[in-house]
Amino acid sequence: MDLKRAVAKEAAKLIKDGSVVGLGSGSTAALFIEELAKRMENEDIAIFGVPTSYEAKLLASHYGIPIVSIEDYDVDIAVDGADEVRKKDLALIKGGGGCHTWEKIVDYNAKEFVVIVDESKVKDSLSFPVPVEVIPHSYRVVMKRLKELGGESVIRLGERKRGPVITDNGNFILDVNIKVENAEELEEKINNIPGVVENGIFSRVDKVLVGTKKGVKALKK
Ligand SMILES: O=C[C@H](O)[C@H](O)[C@H](O)COP(=O)(O)O
Repeated sequence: MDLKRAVAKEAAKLIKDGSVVGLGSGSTAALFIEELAKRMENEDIAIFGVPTSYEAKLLASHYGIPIVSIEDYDVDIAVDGADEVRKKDLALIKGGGGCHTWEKIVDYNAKEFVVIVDESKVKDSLSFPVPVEVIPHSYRVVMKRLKELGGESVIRLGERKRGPVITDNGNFILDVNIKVENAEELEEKINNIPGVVENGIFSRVDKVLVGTKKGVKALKK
């Protein structure tokens, strides 16, 4: 079985009847949403989904998973993908698809936050450019401040949409090449820059499930 599918299926087994589940974004989380929907149908369990993006919301609707809002409900467990995972401390980079702001709101407020990846994403050090969502008007000054922190930024441009990518929240994204050593400290420093909405360093995760050729393995801090 495909490694992403295998890890998504394993994560779907963690979900208990009646839970409020944070539904992650990206291709791996999409498989989790699909596997969860299968369980709901085959085992007749009730699940309420809290999406982390419009992508997740549309998928959940497609599979018939009832959606509730984080404005009204606490999340029992969030399952989400990642672009890179650092082996030694499970620091993550997320936001390759531009969804990290909404993801962090849901994932960090869940009682349990589980990440699902295939083994190609588990690294000794982080090198994926850090996505930083910014208020459009602030991009130039934020880029200057990121440079002071040692980061070189580019504005993320659309593929079919011309000009900057616009997030689900109506903002721009900067992709920042920056050395991540102390993940928690850098996550906080970037978020302290005026104009920054949220960055894609996630220093807090409870468990990472990894799809490997030898089966699904759990990494814990
Ligand atoms: O913004 C996107 C999210 O952070 C995704 O979870 C991340 O990019 C991983 O996506 P994929 O599973 O498609 O590699």
